[in-house]
Amino acid sequence: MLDANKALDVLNNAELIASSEKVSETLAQIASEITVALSDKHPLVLSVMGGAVVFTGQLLPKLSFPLDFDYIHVTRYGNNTQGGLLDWKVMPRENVAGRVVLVLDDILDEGHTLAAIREKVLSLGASAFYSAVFTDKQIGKQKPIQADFVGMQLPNKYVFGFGMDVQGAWRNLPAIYAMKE
Ligand SMILES: O=P(O)(O)OC[C@H]1O[C@H](OP(=O)(O)OP(=O)(O)O)[C@H](O)[C@@H]1O
Ligand SMILES: Nc1nc2[nH]cnc2c(=O)[nH]1
Repeated sequence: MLDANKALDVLNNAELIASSEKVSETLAQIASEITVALSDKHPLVLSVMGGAVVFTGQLLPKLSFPLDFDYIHVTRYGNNTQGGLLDWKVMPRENVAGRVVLVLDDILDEGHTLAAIREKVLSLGASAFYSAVFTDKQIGKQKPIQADFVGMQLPNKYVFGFGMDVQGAWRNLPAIYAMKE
């Protein structure tokens, strides 16, 4: 955890990657793409805690069609800027069986998290799997999964804000920043 002064230092030294205006435009765009594709599918929307909490909270009111909502919780970064082993805290439940599932996440980085979620959701009998990520990091390497809906591309830097943390801090920012190298 960062104490309050360290958190302010990190933000003061950060580089702005996407302003809150850009974030709002991106939300409207991805909501409209999801609506075109899924408005007649009565999807079960699964939010990946904790990073997707802000994306989810701002996206759901823009989806004006019937859907159900649940969450899962998996993490593999913890306080690090490099990913490790997946730590499942809350697995998908049996309620995915027979459903069109839409998973929401804040960032697709190396793709291991989303690939594992897809495998789990399909193994529990979902009839279709879709994913929407607010950001997709350009890592210059093949990923094990592509998202069906992508808000914006990001440079290959550790980012925070709009749900994403830096050592637990700054998930609450309305814009996206990168740590200065
Ligand atoms: O594509 P990957 O390289 O697998 O990384 C993407 C995952 O990393 C972040 O979660 P994190 O492990 O940081 O947990 P958090 O959501 O609680 O911050 C993010 O929310 C994604 O779920
Ligand atoms: N906060 C944050 N979490 C991540 N998870 C995977 N990549 C990132 C990143 O760049 N920032």
